[in-house]
Amino acid sequence: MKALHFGAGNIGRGFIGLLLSESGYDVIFSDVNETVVRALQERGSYEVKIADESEQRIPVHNVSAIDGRNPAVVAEEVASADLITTAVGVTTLKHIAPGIAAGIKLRMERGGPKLHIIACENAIGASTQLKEHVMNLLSVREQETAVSLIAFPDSAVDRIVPLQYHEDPLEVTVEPFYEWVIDRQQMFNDVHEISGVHYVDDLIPYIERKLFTVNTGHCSTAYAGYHKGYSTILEAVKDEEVINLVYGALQETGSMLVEAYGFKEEEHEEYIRKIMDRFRNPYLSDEIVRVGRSPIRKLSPEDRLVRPALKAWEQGGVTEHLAKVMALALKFDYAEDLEAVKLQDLIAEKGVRQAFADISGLDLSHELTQSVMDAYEK
Ligand SMILES: NC(=O)c1ccc[n+]([C@@H]2O[C@H](COP(=O)([O-])OP(=O)(O)OC[C@H]3O[C@@H](n4cnc5c(N)ncnc54)[C@H](O)[C@@H]3O)[C@@H](O)[C@H]2O)c1
Ligand SMILES: O=P(O)(O)OC[C@@H](O)[C@@H](O)[C@H](O)[C@H](O)CO
Repeated sequence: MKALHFGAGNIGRGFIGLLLSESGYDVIFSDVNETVVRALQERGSYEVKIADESEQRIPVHNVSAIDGRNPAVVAEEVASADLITTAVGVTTLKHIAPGIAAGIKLRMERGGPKLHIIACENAIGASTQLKEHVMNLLSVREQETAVSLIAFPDSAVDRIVPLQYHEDPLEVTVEPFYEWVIDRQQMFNDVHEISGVHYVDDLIPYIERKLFTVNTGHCSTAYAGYHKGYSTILEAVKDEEVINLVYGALQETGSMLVEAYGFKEEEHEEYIRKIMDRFRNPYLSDEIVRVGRSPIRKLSPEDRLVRPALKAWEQGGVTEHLAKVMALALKFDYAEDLEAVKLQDLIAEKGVRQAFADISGLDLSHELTQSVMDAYEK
């Protein structure tokens, strides 16, 4: 069995590739990073190191790679894969869609079997987004055949994998915790299950709980920590003011999630505490600028700040801490992050209120916009 995985980066090697390999797949990574592609081709294996007192090293065998910039090679692998996964970043999905569409055409010409394509990105409905990009590249007739042969189940992935600075370009250090949830309703029957994956009938509560707790809490730590001049998440969570803000933001998303999905209050509180403990892992060095990366994406309407804040506001809930975090996100001006630079340019050009309204999709005069502006001024 062959799995084709787009993105041999941190989560690709440290999580998805590992689980696919443990499930019996030969894993072919498609990536645009020449060093990583060559190393995977030459060695055919790599190691995942667990960031805890065990410092366990898990070997991952039967892996290889292709150059993601070569459309013909990508299409050939898509045509013959038994499973396709991605972890390239949600904004990069449109760039891998042409190779996938070309491969699907080949696959259909050859009468290939059914296929699942699962985007493992931090976004609601990432596989569905990829599906739209791919379908737009097929003719109406091809689309009709493709929908019966190719399914794009949405998923939620959770494992903190920081930026890696090892001598070995393939080694990857990961936290011990992981969770991968896939929407079974969007899958064909008789699938080869991936070991360690939790299949559910309704993914929305899972992806929202993950994104609006792990990722809301994480970016709250990053933006508050950045503002205070810290470099790592571990430094930031030792600061009482930062941790109070993070906890406050998670109480706000938590109340919203409990009301929306009926999670038990005590269980959700326990979930929040466990997530915050993961940020305190002393064996993991996670940079604030990684966690805060792409602030425009993080301030977009469906992402970890605006969506839970708007839902909480619609429920009549409190959003004070979330508004502060959004204001801090607007101040994230890290010069090496393209979106942070673009964000600061937008603020300089249009003013902060207009820039925020354009990015978040909220009205200029919305009560939430006003509270973000008040916090920004403070
Ligand atoms: N790192 C984490 O803790 C974590 C956890 C859960 C989910 N995620 C999500 O996983 C995705 C990847 O994150 P990451 O941290 O692994 O990032 P990363 O930058 O380490 O990995 C992305 C990889 O995609 C490759 N890539 C870029 N364009 C490509 C293309 N056109 N074709 C093939 N490969 C291409 C890059 O070269 C890189 O190796 C993101 O959506 C992220 O939100 C990350
Ligand atoms: O990958 P992003 O930029 O969406 O978010 C940064 C981190 O919060 C994220 O990568 C977490 O480490 C991960 O989502 C944990 O499961």
